[in-house]
Amino acid sequence: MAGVSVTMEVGNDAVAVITICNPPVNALAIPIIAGLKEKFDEAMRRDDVKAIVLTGKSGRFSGGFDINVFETVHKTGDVSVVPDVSVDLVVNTMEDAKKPAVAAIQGLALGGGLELTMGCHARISTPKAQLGLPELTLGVIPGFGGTQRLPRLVGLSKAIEMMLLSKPIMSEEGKKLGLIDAIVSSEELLRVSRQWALDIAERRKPWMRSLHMTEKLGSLSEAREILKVARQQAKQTAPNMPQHQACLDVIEEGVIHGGYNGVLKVPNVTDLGLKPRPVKKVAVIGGGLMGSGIATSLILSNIFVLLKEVNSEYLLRGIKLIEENVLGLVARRKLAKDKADKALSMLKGVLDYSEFKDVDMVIEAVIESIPLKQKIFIEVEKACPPHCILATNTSTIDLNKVGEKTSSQDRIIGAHFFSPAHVMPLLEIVRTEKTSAQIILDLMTVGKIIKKVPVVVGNCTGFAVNRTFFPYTQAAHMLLHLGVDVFRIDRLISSFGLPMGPFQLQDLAGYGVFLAVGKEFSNAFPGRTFLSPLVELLVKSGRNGKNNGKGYYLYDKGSKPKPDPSIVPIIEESRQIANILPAGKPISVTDREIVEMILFPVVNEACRVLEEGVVVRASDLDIASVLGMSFPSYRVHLLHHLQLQGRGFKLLCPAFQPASKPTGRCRI
Ligand SMILES: C[C@H](O)CC(=O)SCCNC(=O)CCNC(=O)[C@H](O)C(C)(C)COP(=O)(O)OP(=O)(O)OC[C@H]1O[C@@H](n2cnc3c(N)ncnc32)[C@H](O)[C@@H]1OP(=O)(O)O
Repeated sequence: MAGVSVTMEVGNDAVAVITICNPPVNALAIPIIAGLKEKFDEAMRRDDVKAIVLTGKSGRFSGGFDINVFETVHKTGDVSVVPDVSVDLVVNTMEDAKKPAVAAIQGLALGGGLELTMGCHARISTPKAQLGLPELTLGVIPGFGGTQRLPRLVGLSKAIEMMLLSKPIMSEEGKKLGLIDAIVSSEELLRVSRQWALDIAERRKPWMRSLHMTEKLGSLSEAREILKVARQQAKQTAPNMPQHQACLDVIEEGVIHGGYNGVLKVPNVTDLGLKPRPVKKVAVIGGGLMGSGIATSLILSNIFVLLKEVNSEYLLRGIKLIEENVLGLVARRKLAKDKADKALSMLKGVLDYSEFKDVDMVIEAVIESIPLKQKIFIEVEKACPPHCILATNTSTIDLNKVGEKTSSQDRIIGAHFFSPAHVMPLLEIVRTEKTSAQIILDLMTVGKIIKKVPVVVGNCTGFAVNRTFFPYTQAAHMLLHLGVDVFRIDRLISSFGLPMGPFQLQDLAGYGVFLAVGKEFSNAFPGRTFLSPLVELLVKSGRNGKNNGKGYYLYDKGSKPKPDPSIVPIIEESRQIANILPAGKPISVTDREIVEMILFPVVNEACRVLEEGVVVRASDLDIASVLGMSFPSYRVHLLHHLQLQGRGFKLLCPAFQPASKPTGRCRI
């Protein structure tokens, strides 16, 4: 085809300008797509190229995929002419590349054209350029990743509106929404884009990969609600157009499962061509709060559960908890009665291992005792078939210790649920060096079946989430011992956006957990733990948090927790023991300093978790923090931007580092 080409020019500034040329609208014809791949590959290979600018010839970026190809498909029925390039070109070659690309947009970027720009790391546009995804009017859905990237850049509601109405926006609106990074005149377009690309390459500007962004997606429940409303509207306004519902399904899949999300791509697990094996029957060991929550999640997704306890009293209590969980959903109209009955019919209580011979997975959820867990794993190894996944729900204990006395270490894996396990959406999957890829893949699949977001992490004390957040409690305790009021700290953290402050959270989780977990952390990270005497004093004074109605707060049935003034003398006693008040006087700090002193150490720990490779990528930690700790999603960019700004995760020097002694390790 005459004039159909992709060209590349490399300037003295080491920027390669790749230009799409297919007049009149630079449609993405098949040779153009092949040309893009070829030129991007070349730019990556060449040592004289540091960064890339992608643009379109003759004042238009691109009108999208060549619609004549659709015509050919309709006429011939031959779908093989439609190239399947979206992941290879836009994700692998462009977005995940080692060199940044900036889209220089003029005139219009529609359909696949806009999708290409969203695979770049920034978008610069001239005024009044049209930006849109009009695919639905053509009977197809955006196929180059636009269903996933547009919601991440402009927010879910606006992205759905743009796709369902096939209505373009102007670049000025795009700038306000975050789709466009800067608007400049057409004379300035290439100069600014080149400079921007170099700024990203040299880490002066953020390296944004839109598919990794999560902060504009909101919470899972908000996302589900928006999608529900959109579905109802599409049913009314486009009843005979299945592509509308299909588009919403794909958005939902991305936002809720795949989208929270790069999380589902785990190197050396999901890229090996393995197939997940079916998990139909699971044994849950321990019917306490965690075990019963886990069992509830499983039976609600039609997985048969054997609940094992040590005696019939505990077993009946566990079964009752599960019934309460399920019936609670019916009462809140979240589950139909017949589905609740079906779920409860999938549960069987047992007191021994005789029925374990055909279980596909065991999840141990007993107390945090290493000898007890080791004993259980010796027993289940004998009782279960050789393919069975051997999972533990420990929240801190090293998995190598848990499985030490078995010869099945390749099957040992952490399935760390967050309380309440049938409600919280995160499943932290902990792998050891010995856990097999098949076992990890199987557990990830179970996670998805039971509607959790599985995040695969490495094995260290506290794994990813508790490890990252342990300095949070530590810092709160240290501030309290420096003289700051306990309820002021809680109030400030709630206003920051967490569901409750660190002390109320401690009341809720129970002090036993705090003491057991605190020991693990102080053993693992002795240089940066503050040993607070307070919780032991609270226990001595007969307090056990929400469990017995008395902690930092008083808990009366039916009313909100009330700060308990009688806690003050216990705190005073603890301050005297800790003896860290400077010159014996309380420190004076602003509200902002308090929040920073509690959260900066969390960010620092996140940096360590990333540096040590406990998580595969920074966005996994963002997702895990939002879904496991209810960290406010609109604040998550704190971690996200650290990575994107490319400062090696060393941006924050804490004004404060919770440590028994100052460590002098300031991470800048
Ligand atoms: C993988 C992806 O997700 C899938 C996709 O990208 S699907 C494609 C999505 N893109 C679109 O739907 C855009 C369709 N095109 C348009 O809306 C308009 O043509 C436009 C806004 C781009 C330009 O409008 P305007 O300036 O008025 O020029 P217009 O006369 O319509 O088009 C000029 C020529 O370009 C052609 N053209 C426009 N868009 C094209 C496209 N995507 N593919 C092939 N040819 C295209 C037109 O057929 C016309 O050809 P002609 O001169 O031989 O008749």
